[in-house]
Amino acid sequence: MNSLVVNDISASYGGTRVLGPLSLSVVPGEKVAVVGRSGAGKSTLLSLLYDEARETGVYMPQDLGLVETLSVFHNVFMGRLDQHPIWYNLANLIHPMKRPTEDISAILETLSMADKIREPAGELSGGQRQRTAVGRALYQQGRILLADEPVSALDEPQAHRVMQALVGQFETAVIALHDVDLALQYTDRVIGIRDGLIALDEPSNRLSPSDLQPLY
Ligand SMILES: Nc1ncnc2c1ncn2[C@@H]1O[C@H](COP(=O)(O)OP(=O)(O)OP(=O)(O)O)[C@@H](O)[C@H]1O
Repeated sequence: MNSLVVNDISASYGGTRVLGPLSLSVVPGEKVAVVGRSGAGKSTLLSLLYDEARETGVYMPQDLGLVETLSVFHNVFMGRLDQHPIWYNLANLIHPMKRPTEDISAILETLSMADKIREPAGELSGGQRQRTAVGRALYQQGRILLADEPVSALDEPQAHRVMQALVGQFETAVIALHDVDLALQYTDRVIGIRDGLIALDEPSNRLSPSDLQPLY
């Protein structure tokens, strides 16, 4: 896999620049945390990185993108829609087959969500919804994960389990996190965003939580 590289990217809304210009390179195998205060530009950066990595990337947006009326099974199954023929997807929509049911059940088991497999996404709690979207990302199985606050609605033990699953499965990951302790524990590089620009870019093992405080 090649590095994920963006050069001089920027983003504006209504004529106001909210990100960049900035350049960034993520090499295969790196686990990168993106941190910074609310509104700093983390989500905007992640979506632009995903534009560069669509072929091998798995994107978990902050709004999760679940289909409320469909079950947890179907929402997770959607992670691989483009990997199967239409007839297979339609057949599983009507009656989930053995193989995907087993694969998805195993993923949901690691997320403590196995008992919710038939529940519609619209009837889940915030944390259950977030774990469903994590399940979809894990099922999709790309090379590079771009996840926007994947554990923000989870309690501490669940957040650790999900972070372990994500950094364990994906070769390369860029994850926006508001929890600096999780960022330092599960990634090997921290990028701090302030006012749409990179204000810090350091190996995690050289940082302590207090080094990240000026970003907030
Ligand atoms: N759709 C939009 N229309 C207008 N402005 C937007 C839009 N989306 C984001 N912005 C602005 O862009 C800036 C960066 O937003 P972004 O969502 O990237 O920040 P963030 O660091 O991810 O914040 P948070 O931690 O709250 O998710 C903010 O000032 C925000 O108000």
